[in-house]
Formats: sequence, C-alpha cells, structure tokens
Amino acid sequence: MSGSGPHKTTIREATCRVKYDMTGPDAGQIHFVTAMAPVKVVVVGAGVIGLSTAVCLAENLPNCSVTIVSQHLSPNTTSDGAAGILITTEFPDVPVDRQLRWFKDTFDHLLAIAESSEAGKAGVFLSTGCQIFKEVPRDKKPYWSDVVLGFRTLTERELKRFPHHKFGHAFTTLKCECMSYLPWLEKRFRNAGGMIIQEKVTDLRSLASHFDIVINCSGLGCCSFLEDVDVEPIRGQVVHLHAPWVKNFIRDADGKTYIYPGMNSVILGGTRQVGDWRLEVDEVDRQGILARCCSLEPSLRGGHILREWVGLRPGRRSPRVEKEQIQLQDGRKVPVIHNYGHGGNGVTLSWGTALNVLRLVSQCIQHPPISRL
Ligand SMILES: Cc1cc2nc3c(=O)[nH]c(=O)nc-3n(C[C@H](O)[C@H](O)[C@H](O)COP(=O)(O)OP(=O)(O)OC[C@H]3O[C@@H](n4cnc5c(N)ncnc54)[C@H](O)[C@@H]3O)c2cc1C
Ligand SMILES: O=C(O)CCC(=O)C(=O)O
Repeated sequence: MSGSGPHKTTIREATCRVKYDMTGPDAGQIHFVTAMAPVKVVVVGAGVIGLSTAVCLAENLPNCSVTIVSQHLSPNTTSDGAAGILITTEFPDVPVDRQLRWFKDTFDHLLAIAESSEAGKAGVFLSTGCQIFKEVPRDKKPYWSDVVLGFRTLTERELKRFPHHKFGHAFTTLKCECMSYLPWLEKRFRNAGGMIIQEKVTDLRSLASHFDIVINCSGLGCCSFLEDVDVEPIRGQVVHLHAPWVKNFIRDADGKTYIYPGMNSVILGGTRQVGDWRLEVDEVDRQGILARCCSLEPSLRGGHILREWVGLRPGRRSPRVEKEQIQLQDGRKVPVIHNYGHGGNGVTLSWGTALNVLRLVSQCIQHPPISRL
C-alpha cells in the first residue's frame, strides 16, 4: 500500500468489524477477541476470485480482520464480463482430484444459491444445454461429469441438429452472472465486517508491512508486481444478443464457439487469443463469432446486438493456489497465499479455490510464522 494509507484512499463505505454479539450466545468469546488483536488479512483483488476468497475468510475466521485492496471494483473487472457458465477443462499441473474438488465445491455452493430466494439478486441459475464435438473424443465421459446434473450422451436424433459434429454431451450446469454476483458478494463481505480500499498495489512487500497475511487474487494484474513468466493474457471477445427465444446453451468442445442464454441477453463467443492485450472490439472477430454461432443456432439471425465486450483471461498452464513466505527488512516473515491464473475457468473454480485458501490461512494461524502471535 502506498504512503497515503487507507484513510486517504477511496474507501467505499468502510465498515467497522463487529464480529461478536455482546448479548449473543458467544458472549464468552469477547474476552478472547478483545484481549488478542485480530490477525490482519489483506486480499488483493475484487474480481470473482478475490471477493469469493474474502467472503470465505471473513465469514469463517472470527479472529481475523479482512481488508480487500483492489485497483478496480465491479463492474470494471474481467470477471464482470465473463459468460459465467460453470464448465471446466483439465489443467496439466494440478492433480485431478484437487481440480474436481475446486469444481464441485463451487458447483455445490452456487447450486444452493440458485435454489434459494437469493438466486435473482445473486444472478445464479441453472442452465441446460449441450457440448458438441467435431470428432468423437477419446474420453467420452469427462472427469467432471458427476459434478453437473443429468450428464448423458446426445442421441443420434439430437445430433442431427449439428451436421458438422459427430458426438455430444447434454447436461445441466449453472450460470453465474458476475454483474449481479459480485455486488451480491461485496454486500455479504461488508456484512461480515470486511473493508474495501480502492488502490493499486505496486509491491507486495510494502503491503505486507501493514498486514499479517497477504492473499494475492489479482488475476492478470499480478504481472505488475510478481515475476511469474507463466502468466499471459488470453483475449476473449463476446457479443450480447437479444434473442429471448433461445433457452438452451450450445458449446463447441473446441471452446471457441458458444451460445449461453442469460438473464437479459444471450452471450455469443468467442475468441481465445493468447498473448493478445487488445481490449478493443475487433470487427473481424465479431463477424467470426456471429457466423459460427448462427451456423450452430440459425434462429440467432433474428436477434439484434445489445453490446459487445472484450476481456483478458488470466492465462496460466494451471491456476496457482499455494502459500509462500516473504521476509521483510525487519526480519518478520509474512505468509503470502496466491490464488490466481484461472484462465477461462475463474467463475467455475471460484468458491472451491477460495475454500482452499481458507484451509491454507487456517494452517497459518494455527502454526503462525507471524512474530506478533
Ligand atoms: C470472454 C470471456 C468469457 C468468460 N467466460 C467464463 C465462463 O463462462 N466461466 C468461467 O468460469 N470463466 C469465464 N471467463 C474467465 C473468467 O472471467 C476469469 O477466469 C475470472 O474473471 C478471473 O477472475 P479474477 O478474480 O482472478 O480476475 P479479475 O476479474 O481480473 O480480477 C482481478 C482483480 O484484481 C485487481 N488487481 C489486479 N492488479 C492489481 C493491483 N496491482 N493492485 C490492486 N488490485 C489489482 C483488479 O482490479 C481486479 O479487481 C471468461 C473470460 C472471458 C474473457
Ligand atoms: O469455455 C466456455 O465455454 C465458457 C466461456 C469461457 O469460459 C471463456 O470464454 O473463457
């Protein structure tokens, strides 16, 4: 954090932390908390990864105070523009059972929201459709098939809709629209006593000098203060179409063409341009997206464009969810927990990787390398 400190920066309704109810059943714990200063945790980033992580920590660790420091807030993060469909790929450097847990934890968390009266406010709902393949895949049943609902193979009759494709899956998954979900999470975070500071971090070390534990959820932004040669942008362009008659999603398994009906528009995608930092809408990309999507779902030709958007996915061979330690000049060792590099799967893995961070922070608190504890 820069020398200006939290009070001189843009603090959005900074709320005080009132974790313990003096009159509640946990009144006995008040003594403990007031006698011991809370562990000060800072989360860098307020996209879907940062907010999910901050909520998990603030709601589950009563002896921690949690602050988010973020350059951009909703609706100006990459997460805000994501299609928000829960679907995953396989990362090469993470054991499959760990990836499965990240996905299942996220799915179960969002399914509970979709089934609750909060669903509309949070922008989370079930979505049914199919994923189709131009060639029959070697692995006909992906490792995540039991996480989604009603997974099955497409019938020959269903496949007739897609003459250029030879195989397909049908299933029900979730769609989590971050334009609604992020403000909803932000409110939940503030209700748990969390504080948000809008500021750019330029150096983790100086941030660490103000906190006991640092959590890095800065997505592609980590490039500005971290040396990680594996991180690169993967540009994605989408078109929002008004076509309310389209109810089911269609995804080409190559990941380049998809049609995702949402609350207010159908999202058509996409592009995956590795190393491309351009944020402007590209005319040629738009024509390609429309042509490919209309060839899968010809009725889209009757829709009209509402808006277009470009985002840069935080590309990495595999997400980085792990702990390291940095040593400050005064000798103090501060744990830094990374949670970034989710590529095109950040919404899909958001709650699962946040819970993973919660487990890592809990270990730090039980075995603190923090000199003041
Ligand atoms: C077109 C498109 C469609 C997508 N569709 C899906 C989908 O359907 N399903 C899915 O799972 N994923 C999807 N994704 C991927 C998803 O958007 C990302 O994986 C996800 O947004 C990453 O979240 P994040 O919180 O890590 O990053 P971001 O949303 O980029 O958030 C990073 C945060 O860190 C802050 N920050 C960065 N640097 C600094 C700094 N130096 N100091 C302070 N703060 C900093 C930023 O301001 C921001 O608040 C899509 C992506 C694109 C581009
Ligand atoms: O891959 C998909 O189909 C969902 C959209 C997405 O995740 C992306 O464009 O990054």
